[in-house]
Order: sequence, then C-alpha cells, then structure tokens
Amino acid sequence: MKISQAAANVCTIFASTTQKQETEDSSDSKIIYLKDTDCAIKSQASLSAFTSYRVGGAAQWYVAPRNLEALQASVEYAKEHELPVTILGAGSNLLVSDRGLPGLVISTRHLRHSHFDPQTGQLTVAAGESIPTLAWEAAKLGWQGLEWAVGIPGTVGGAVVMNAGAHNSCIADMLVSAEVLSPDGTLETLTPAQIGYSYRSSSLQSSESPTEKGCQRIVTQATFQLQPGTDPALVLAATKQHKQHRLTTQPYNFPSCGSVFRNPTPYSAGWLIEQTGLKGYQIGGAQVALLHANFIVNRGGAKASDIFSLISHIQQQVKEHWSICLQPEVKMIGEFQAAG
Ligand SMILES: Cc1cc2nc3c(=O)[nH]c(=O)nc-3n(C[C@H](O)[C@H](O)[C@H](O)COP(=O)(O)OP(=O)(O)OC[C@H]3O[C@@H](n4cnc5c(N)ncnc54)[C@H](O)[C@@H]3O)c2cc1C
Ligand SMILES: NC(=O)C1=CN([C@@H]2O[C@H](COP(=O)(O)OP(=O)(O)OC[C@H]3O[C@@H](n4cnc5c(N)ncnc54)[C@H](OP(=O)(O)O)[C@@H]3O)[C@@H](O)[C@H]2O)C=CC1
Ligand SMILES: C=C(O[C@H]1[C@H](O)[C@@H](CO)O[C@H](OP(=O)(O)OP(=O)(O)OC[C@H]2O[C@@H](n3ccc(=O)[nH]c3=O)[C@H](O)[C@@H]2O)[C@@H]1NC(C)=O)C(=O)O
Repeated sequence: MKISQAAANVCTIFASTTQKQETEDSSDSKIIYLKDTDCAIKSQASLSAFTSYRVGGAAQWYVAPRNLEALQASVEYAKEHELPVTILGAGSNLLVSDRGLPGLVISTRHLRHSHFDPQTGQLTVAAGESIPTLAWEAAKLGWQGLEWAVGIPGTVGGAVVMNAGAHNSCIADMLVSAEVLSPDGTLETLTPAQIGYSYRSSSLQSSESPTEKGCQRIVTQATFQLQPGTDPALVLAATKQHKQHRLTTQPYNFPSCGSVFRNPTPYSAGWLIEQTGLKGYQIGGAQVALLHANFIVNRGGAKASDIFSLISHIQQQVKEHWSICLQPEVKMIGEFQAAG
C-alpha cells in the first residue's frame, strides 16, 4: 500500500500551541496535529519517561500514532520536513542521550490489536502490544510457546527487531511473518528468512544514530505460531517458573535495559564482568548490578552519560583482562561523548 493518500493528508499542518498545553508544560513545547487526524506531534517531549532506564533528553518532535494511517502520515510528515526518524517501542533496550534526539521520534506503543486464532494456533498482534502481557494471556488460554517471554518488558515491534530471547528460545523461532512499513511507504510482509535473524540481531536493526535523514523500516504487526490446547494450569506454571527464575537472577528492583552486552561465545558477559571485579562499580547514578553483572542499573539520578561512561569502562576493563571486545546489545541513540 502506498501512502500517497496519507501524504495528501499532511501537506498542511495546523493548530499550534494551545492554552491546555501551555499550562501543562512550562517549556516551549508546542503541539501540531496532522491534518484530518487527531494525531498530535509534540515538540521538545522528554523521553526519559519512555525508556526503562528513565534517562534521556527530549525529542525534537514526538508522535504516538494510534493506527496505521496515522503512522503513515507521521512518516510522511518527517519526509516532507526532512526530519530523521527514530522508532521507539517500550524503550526497554535503549539508551537515549541526555542531549535528546533530533528529528521525529515515533512511538509505536499505541498501535494495538491482538487476535488468537484457535484454528491455526497463530497469534497476530500489532507492534505496540506488550510481550509479557501476551505471554501471560497465552498461558491463561493454555497456548504454549511464549512462556520464555515473560519478564521481557518490550513491545512486539521491539522484540521482532531485537530478536528478543530467553531460556533458549527467541522470537525468530516462532515468528511466521512480520508486516513492515518501508521508507517508500509500501507495506511488506516478511518471513523470518527474509528478515535474516541471528542471536539478538536482525536486518531490521537500523543505524543507531538518528543523524541521517530518512526512516528505518517500521514493524507494524507480527504473526507468531503457538501451540493451543494444553491445560492452562501447566502453561501458567511454566510461565511463573520463568518469571521466578528471572526475579532471583536479574535485578528488577531498579531501572535497567536488561543485558547491556551480548554474550561473547563461549563466555557469558555477566561472568566476564564479575570476574573482572566490576560488580557494584558505580559512575554517578549508574551501577554494575550486584545481582547480575551484565545489568547496569540506575540507582537514582543517573544520567545517560553516566551509563555510557560505565559501558565504556566495562568494555575497556574486560578487553584489558580477557582480550575480548564486548558488543553492546543496548541501542545507544543520540550524541555521546567518548572519554578522552
Ligand atoms: C528488566 C529487563 C529485562 C530484559 N530481559 C530481556 C531478555 O531476557 N531477553 C531479551 O532479548 N531482552 C531483554 N530485555 C531487553 C528488551 O526488553 C528487549 O530488547 C525488547 O525486545 C525491546 O523492546 P522495546 O519495545 O522496548 O524496544 P525499544 O527498546 O523501544 O527499541 C529497541 C530497538 O528496536 C527498534 N524498534 C522498536 N520498535 C520498533 C518497530 N515497531 N519497528 C521498527 N523498529 C522498532 C528501536 O528503534 C530500537 O532500535 C530486557 C529489558 C529489561 C529492562
Ligand atoms: N527494571 C526495569 O527497568 C523494568 C522492569 N520492568 C518489570 O518487568 C516485569 C515484567 O513482568 P511480567 O510478569 O512479565 O509482566 P507484567 O508484570 O508487566 O504484567 C503484564 C501483564 O501480565 C499479567 N500478569 C502478570 N503476572 C501474572 C500472573 N502471575 N498471572 C497471570 N497474569 C499475570 C498482568 O495482568 P494483571 O494486571 O491483570 O494482573 C499484566 O497485565 C515487571 O515486573 C515490571 O515491573 C518493567 C520495565 C522496566
Ligand atoms: C536479559 C537478557 O537476556 C538474558 C536472558 O534473560 C537470560 C535467561 O535466558 O539469558 C541470558 O543471560 P545470561 O547469559 O547472563 O544468563 P544467566 O543464566 O543469568 O548467566 C549465565 C552464566 O553467567 C554467570 N554469571 C551471571 C551473572 C553474574 O553476575 N555472574 C556470573 O557469573 C551465571 O552464573 C551463569 O553461569 C540473556 N542475556 C544475553 C546477553 O543473552 C537480555 O537480552 O536483555
């Protein structure tokens, strides 16, 4: 589907600063509505509330479309105004610079629908649906396949892009297809083979800095193959076990992004970091978690720059001790200052 219709809808923008928003926001924020939609684009929107680390500056522009048409119109708006685009899911694998992000940040969080088809065992869901919520829903229905995904606080879109995984399972194992919106406005349905998956990686992962004009491919919905027909009590028990395992091995009590680094075969990053003596090491409000050394937690008041500096310090120390370059799993977006 081309988005020429959507383009026609956004040629003119209108309605700027409103009284309501002036009272809500002491900054110079303003709101623009895409023509013929109730979809608001907000300027200077703080991103810290939209990332699990609870850090990060403001988006130059921010929009959270509620349907495909509004998403297409948002992309077209960015194109017309030559704004770089950053896609945000639940922000649970992102480190956003304290300086914020240029261009338009599009949150997929409000793209919602889900359908469990008992005939095929397939689950078709919009990009903004929550992965852990789907895992619990599937369990309650007695559908196997998503037990491992509980505790991963991301969206469907983020999980498809990141190839989220745990307990020897991952998204690529159960994905039937993903619908993506291309920068040229066409909607395509891609198979896992077309997406090209490997450990925590896919071809849908874009360049990590929104400095270039244009837009990455956006996942709009996905279909997963599950196995219905099991006693819900059994699937719930397995799901609860996975959640419990996480609560005892991973720090859920402070903001984080989950694992900071990919595991460098045959080692685990957590083991390497602990053996390097870095557990508990702290820069500003950012700390190598005491419970799991591959987690950096925000102990309160951390800046993105603290977390970035700690990531760099860990990489440098692990390189020195083990001659291994740890590769970040977390996506660092915006400007960061490397230590001199
Ligand atoms: C406590 C905790 C535990 C975690 N445990 C795990 C774990 O066990 N396994 C695991 O794999 N991960 C884990 N994570 C990391 C994270 O939850 C996953 O990577 C998750 O899949 C990210 O989803 P998201 O919606 O938050 O994506 P975001 O963090 O918002 O985005 C991640 C990347 O995907 C892109 N993106 C997001 N949505 C779309 C879309 N619709 N279209 C195109 N691009 C998109 C973004 O631009 C960005 O590059 C954990 C995180 C936390 C905080
Ligand atoms: N450290 C960090 O930076 C972050 C951590 N988190 C944490 O990640 C975790 C994700 O946990 P997870 O359990 O996967 O999902 P959530 O706790 O997010 O729950 C998701 C949904 O699943 C349902 N649900 C939760 N537990 C059960 C259960 N035992 N039985 C049946 N239904 C259930 C809930 O329904 P209902 O409400 O109806 O019970 C809820 O709608 C949360 O503990 C959250 O606090 C999240 C973001 C960031
Ligand atoms: C949290 C994430 O994913 C997690 C996922 O939840 C879990 C559960 O399946 O397995 C991976 O962690 P992990 O490899 O660290 O798993 P764990 O079982 O906790 O640890 C592996 C090994 O390292 C050791 N370990 C871990 C942490 C630590 O501080 N010290 C240590 O020695 C453990 O004792 C264990 O022998 C994923 N991490 C990566 C980078 O692949 C994420 O990607 O964000």
